[in-house]
Amino acid sequence: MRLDVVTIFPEYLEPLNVSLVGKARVNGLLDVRVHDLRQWTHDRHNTVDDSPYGGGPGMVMKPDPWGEALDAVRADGDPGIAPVLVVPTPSGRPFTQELAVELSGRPWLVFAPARYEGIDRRVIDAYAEQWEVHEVSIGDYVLAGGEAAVLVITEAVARLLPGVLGNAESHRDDSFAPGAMADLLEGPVYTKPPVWRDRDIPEVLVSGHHGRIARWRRDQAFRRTDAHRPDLIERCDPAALDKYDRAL
Ligand SMILES: N#Cc1c(-c2ccc3ccn(Cc4ccc(CN5CCCCC5)cc4)c3c2)n[nH]c1N
Repeated sequence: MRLDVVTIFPEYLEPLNVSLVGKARVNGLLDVRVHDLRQWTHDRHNTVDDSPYGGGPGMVMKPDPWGEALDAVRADGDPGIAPVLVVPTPSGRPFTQELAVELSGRPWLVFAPARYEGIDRRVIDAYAEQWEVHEVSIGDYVLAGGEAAVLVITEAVARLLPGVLGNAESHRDDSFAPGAMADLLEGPVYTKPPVWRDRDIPEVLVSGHHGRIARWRRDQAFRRTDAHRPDLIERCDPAALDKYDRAL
């Protein structure tokens, strides 16, 4: 998978050089290219913003630099591969595990994280005529720009790519992943030492009884989901709910 990011803060994307995404890049599983939007400005101040038509707070990102940047990125890619434009925005569709799975199946993502009050609307409208475009929000809170969202989306997508997560790790039992634990939050996890500050681990986890362990983990997941995200409970299948009730 190829990822391009166009931003006025390229240094904000340094974390894409470390950990899971960094390793995937070294292993050739991900081709990440970060571009400074200002290289497509032509005035002495490298201006990327201007005041909003109609008045209102803040500034708006000018269309010209973005158009030149996205055209240049497109020209640098394989003509036979269609890029997907991902635009983080507070007014976007919620970014979910489902969307992460969908994006992980695309060969080329181009991220357009804005600053100020956003990008001139005509840019997204113009590229939506030729590209698949996703305007997404990573949560119901307000950030100062889209770069943090790019880090979040990139990590959520990258870990789903074949070969990125080692055998020891898996996204099979992720929260919100399809399957028996679908849409349930993860339950508690424990590791050595067996006693820590006079706190034991649940005896079932060292029982060696895998059926009991699996049942205990699923029941813990239901309890945690019921406590923190009851809205997800009704998405579970009745059989799983029945097991939950019987375990209480
Ligand atoms: N993903 C994601 C995000 C973002 C996000 C993403 C990208 C950008 C680019 C700029 N900002 C800052 C900002 C903040 C408020 C407003 C609303 N304004 C109100 C007055 C009229 C104009 C619009 C717009 C722009 C961004 C924020 N925030 N939260 C998420 N989950």
